[in-house]
Amino acid sequence: MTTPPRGPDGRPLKVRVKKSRGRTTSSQKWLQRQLNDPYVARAKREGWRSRAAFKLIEMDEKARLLKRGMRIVDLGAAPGGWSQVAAKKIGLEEGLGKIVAIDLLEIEPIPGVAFAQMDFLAPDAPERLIAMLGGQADLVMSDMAANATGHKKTDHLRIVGLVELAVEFARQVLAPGGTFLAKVIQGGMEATLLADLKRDFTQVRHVKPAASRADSAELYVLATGFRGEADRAETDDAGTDGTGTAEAQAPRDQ
Ligand SMILES: C[S@@+](CC[C@H](N)C(=O)[O-])C[C@H]1O[C@@H](n2cnc3c(N)ncnc32)[C@H](O)[C@@H]1O
Repeated sequence: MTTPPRGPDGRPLKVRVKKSRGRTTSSQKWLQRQLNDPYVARAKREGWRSRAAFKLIEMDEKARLLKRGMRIVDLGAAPGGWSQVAAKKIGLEEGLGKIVAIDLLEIEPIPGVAFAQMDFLAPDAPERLIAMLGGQADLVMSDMAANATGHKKTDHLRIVGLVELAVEFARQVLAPGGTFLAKVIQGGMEATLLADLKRDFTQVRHVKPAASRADSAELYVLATGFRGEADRAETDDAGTDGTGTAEAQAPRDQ
């Protein structure tokens, strides 16, 4: 990708992409946005594989998600920005922690990250991931997004489906105290799913990092303090109404 030209004051000039034959209006817009996006330029400069890396960096700065020695599952990892960030923070290259990552697409290997190209929707995906992990996880993070069809309702249902499965998987693998982070679409979290998360985790909130484009409906749901299966059973026995604790009602963190 070319570096944007700079004006006399040293600031990058806005790059305009001409319409060319064979380029659709949406790809012209995409290219123009990429060329003018400061996060894209910064990712290239700092060696991150994607601008998405900054979303995790910013959420980590806010919520202190990544700690040395953690065991992490990265769902929808390609091209690998989140895994790169996580690897650095947990000390993977020093032999600390573990990262298991999957995607429909292949990725360039990241030292120490166990990657498998697979569809998370495949019936055997959870089982394969658990085998790769070889134990419990401290963090399950999902940046998975199915390709948008442009049909709002279909896209909404597809992302909700992915998140529901990711939550189900997180329940199986998280250690007590563990964290779940997943991309959702604004207004796209089903009430039942949120209520369920609030029952399973001590705190549930929404986060919109600055690197997430303001005009995009994407948002992240962050659930911390996994209660664990035994604790959950106790909470259920105590007759929780599914709305969670006061702490679980934390306001949206924009
Ligand atoms: C926004 S990208 C992830 C970017 C990544 N977090 C990074 O920092 O580089 C979303 C990814 O989700 C993947 N994905 C979507 N549906 C999936 C599925 N069913 N199973 C596995 N990966 C999936 C896509 O292939 C895509 O690479």
